[in-house]
Amino acid sequence: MNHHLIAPSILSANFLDLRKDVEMLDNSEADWIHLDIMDGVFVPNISFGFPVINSLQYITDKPLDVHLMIVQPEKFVLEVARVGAYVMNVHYEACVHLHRVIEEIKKAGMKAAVTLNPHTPIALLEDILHELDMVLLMSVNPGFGGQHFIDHSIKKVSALKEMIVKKNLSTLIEVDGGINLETGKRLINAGADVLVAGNFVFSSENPIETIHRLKSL
Ligand SMILES: O=C(CO)[C@@H](O)[C@H](O)COP(=O)(O)O
Repeated sequence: MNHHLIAPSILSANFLDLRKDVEMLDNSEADWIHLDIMDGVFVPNISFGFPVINSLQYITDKPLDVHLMIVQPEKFVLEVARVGAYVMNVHYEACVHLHRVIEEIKKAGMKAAVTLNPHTPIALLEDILHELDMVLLMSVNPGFGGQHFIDHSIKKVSALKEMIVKKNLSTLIEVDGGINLETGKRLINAGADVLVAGNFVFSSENPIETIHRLKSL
């Protein structure tokens, strides 16, 4: 029985025909839609912003998993809630007052998730983990789709899973970057609960089948 969730990232979708790709996701076994907001400061790229997500919330029934790759994400908590996010992911590296941001995300009615860059140790979550609905481990350096999976991420997932079990928590582990059938399987075996996949889904000939295969791992 597979319990893991699949969250395709629309960073690799066809922006000229986004409605079609979102409708495809709606007809697939995708559990969430992953949305990457980039500011050109926290990461060396700019993607899309709130007006795009706001439009999408009306054409999909899938929960929106919003990943803010921006500095000062605390400025946008209410805006992220307004555009219909189910989960709001903020980077550990971008938050000076992380505990306060998490409280505000929950107060705004969203699930709260903290994202770690590949170089950021999970030990830094020791005193905040019990407040989190999810931890998003980046398995590439954030900013671009289609990058190579960083293998050390598998060890990070196992160690984080151990930390969660030891503390008797139900925090989910999401992983993002370079995920395909091979890396996805290894991540699930290591304890990942949610797999984000962009390039692997959208560059495949049959994205619905690809999502089904990821879901069946
Ligand atoms: O956050 C990011 C990139 O910063 C990701 O969500 C990518 O959009 C998905 O990665 P690939 O599956 O294409 O490697």
